[in-house]
Amino acid sequence: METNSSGGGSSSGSLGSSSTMILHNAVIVTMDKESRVFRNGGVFVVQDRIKAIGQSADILQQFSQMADQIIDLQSQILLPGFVNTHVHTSQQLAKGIADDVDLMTWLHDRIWPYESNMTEEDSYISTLLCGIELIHSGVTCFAEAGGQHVSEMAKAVELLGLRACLVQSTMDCGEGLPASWAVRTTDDCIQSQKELYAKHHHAADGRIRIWFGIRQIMNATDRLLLETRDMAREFKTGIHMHVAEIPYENQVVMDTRKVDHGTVTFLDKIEFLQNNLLSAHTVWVNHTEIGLLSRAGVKVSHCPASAMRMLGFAPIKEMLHADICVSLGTDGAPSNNRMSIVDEMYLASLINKGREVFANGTTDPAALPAETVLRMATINGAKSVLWDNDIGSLEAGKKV
Ligand SMILES: O=c1[nH]c(=O)c2nc[nH]c2[nH]1
Repeated sequence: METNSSGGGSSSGSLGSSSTMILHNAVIVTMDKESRVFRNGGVFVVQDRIKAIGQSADILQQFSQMADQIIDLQSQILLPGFVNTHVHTSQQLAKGIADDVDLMTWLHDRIWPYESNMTEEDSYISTLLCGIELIHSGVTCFAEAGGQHVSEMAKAVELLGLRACLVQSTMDCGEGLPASWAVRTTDDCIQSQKELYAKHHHAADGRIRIWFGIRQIMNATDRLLLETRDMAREFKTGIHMHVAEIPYENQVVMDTRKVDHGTVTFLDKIEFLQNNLLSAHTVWVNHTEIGLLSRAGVKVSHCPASAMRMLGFAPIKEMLHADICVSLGTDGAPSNNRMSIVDEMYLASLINKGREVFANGTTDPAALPAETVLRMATINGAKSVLWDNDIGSLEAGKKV
């Protein structure tokens, strides 16, 4: 058995070098159902799973004889890895190219020309750089929001050791698409996603999952929506889609799809709302639509920085009160210019307190308290990416 402390930087102290290990003398914030915190906690790990967690003294007494390695964390805080539920890894090279413009200009004039000219190598490098920045803020799992070269993303994720739900961005109609956009017909969108699923789902020792993507309703035919819904049910995987981002989107949906409110109302009408849908942003929703999202078990990814730049204030407090699972995302680099889930926690807390003043005419310092925000970045994130059996909290049976 080898013992060491975490402060000395010796290579023998690196995690993962032993098949059984004790980490002790840590402040453990479990994020389990009871929100347990161990002030002087310990955890016994066997291979890649937590076998036991509790007070340091108990863990040391019960498991020291079985541990290949014992690491003293010297009162450092041990948290579950953060889950970023909305990030465009292939936009990392576009940091700073689209500041201070509205969403439609941002998409049509800056982002889609950039994305549609990316080579496979660009996508690989972009995902690597984005992943490194995510890891730096404590992210261990992310939901890709959609790019073109998914196989290159998968290669980068495998190298980085992250977990990811990867999706291809699909658009089969609508304004603004550059001529060079790769996947354009409905059949291509469906076929290429099936191929990606066959090739990469459960790759990298199970760390990669393939989901299905709808970029946004203004660039999706009803057929693409319905076939994507059915395909996700058949393959038992998730769907990632930008939803109700700006008032213009809702107006286009009302005009073209003949419903009396926006995207969420229409998605309900075609039975697209289901518990494997990760609905990004979801800013412009009314009270009825919050009810529809809640009843269907749809997960919402709140991206505070991106929302403040281009979209507006989502009713996050109301969604949480309606029992919607809300998590946090950074969005892509040109929507944020930072890739830190810690920054998003900070912004989520402040923005949603500030929103109370104009949304409900009063102050509410308890809107999105610290523990709620931490849940959004951990266990809610894990539920949103349908991975909560394995990650999102520190509990016996979960993965490290
Ligand atoms: O913030 C956003 N980033 C995107 O890439 C995108 N695509 C559609 N809608 C979007 N919103």
